[in-house]
Amino acid sequence: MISPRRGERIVVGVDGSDGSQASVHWSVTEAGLRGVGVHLVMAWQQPQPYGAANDLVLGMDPSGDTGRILADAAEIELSQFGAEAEQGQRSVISREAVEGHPADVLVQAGRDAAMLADPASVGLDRGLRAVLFDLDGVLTRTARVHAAAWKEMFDAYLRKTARRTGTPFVAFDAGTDYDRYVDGKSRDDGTRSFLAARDIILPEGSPQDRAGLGTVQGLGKAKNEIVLRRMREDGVEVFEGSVRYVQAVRQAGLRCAVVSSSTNCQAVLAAAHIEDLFDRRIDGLTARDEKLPGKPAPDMFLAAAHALGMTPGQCAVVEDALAGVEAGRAGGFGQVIGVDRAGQAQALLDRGADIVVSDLAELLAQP
Ligand SMILES: O=P(O)(O)OC[C@H]1O[C@@H](O)[C@H](O)[C@@H](O)[C@@H]1O
Repeated sequence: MISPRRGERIVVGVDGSDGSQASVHWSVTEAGLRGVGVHLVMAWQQPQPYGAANDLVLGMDPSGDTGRILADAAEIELSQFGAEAEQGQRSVISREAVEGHPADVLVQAGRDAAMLADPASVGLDRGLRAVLFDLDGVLTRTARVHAAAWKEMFDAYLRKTARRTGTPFVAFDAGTDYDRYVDGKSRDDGTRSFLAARDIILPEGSPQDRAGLGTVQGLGKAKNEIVLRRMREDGVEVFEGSVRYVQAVRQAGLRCAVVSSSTNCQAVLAAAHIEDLFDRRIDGLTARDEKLPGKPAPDMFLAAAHALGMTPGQCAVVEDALAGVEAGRAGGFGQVIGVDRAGQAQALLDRGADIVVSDLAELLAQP
């Protein structure tokens, strides 16, 4: 068998699971389209009971098992590859068993590859094919801009109400009130949810209401003017570890979508220069147009999975908001990753995150 040259191959990690076979299958198809080869890599390690020397381990043959698993993985695909080859595609499958830690082995094998197709190389379960990223607080440092804008708007409203009714003014807390009632939700849901927590019911009003009028729409409009002003004045910053992570996810052969409740999502992506990293965008405007219920309902994430041609089980959800991880759990997604930016790791786990990191780069084999 001819071995594909390093820069002309997709490297895929194999571990004998159904998920890894799905990665192999996808890689063969992708390689056919790109006209490059596929290189299957499986790492093995000598089991090393405490205190035992390598050659004293009995009854196990990790190297031999590895070779067999690799041969099976290649065999399953070779039948399909054979059919494609007949149609004029030039893919070649090679394979290699390497002793060492799986992450190190793959990173090494993936050097100079056209693509490293292995969800495990980016800390994801094998079998996942796409990642759905929240925006504010996950990719960009804009959750705190939203939190400050909500505070400015609600405090102005609450102060005025306190003066008018002769009751004490209790400020909006940009930490707890934001996380609990507003973060991750659509603007209207966030407004209603915080007001309800203070037993305040306001009329809905209409999109034509002036900013600051005592309606859900009027207050939301005032908050949006503040957010836009702050972003204009201060710019939009990314989380560098997140950008690196999205790039690695793409390099690992997974597709990416951004799923944000914000109606300003497109503008924020553009200001941060990260629009091109995503295959699909489902945002506050999509939700409005397609009448999708907002987070914590799973519908926006489900729409993103559908747009990418994936089942929920093939997608990971990455979220910093409590409402967001709840949506990921409710939708039955393959993996829910919480990003803790506000010291609420336990709350993210309680609401449905499978794992919590404080920076997405922690998921990379070499952060
Ligand atoms: O008001 P926008 O830009 O449509 O955003 C709505 C919401 O979008 C979410 O992404 C943020 O977590 C919330 O804080 C924000 O309020």
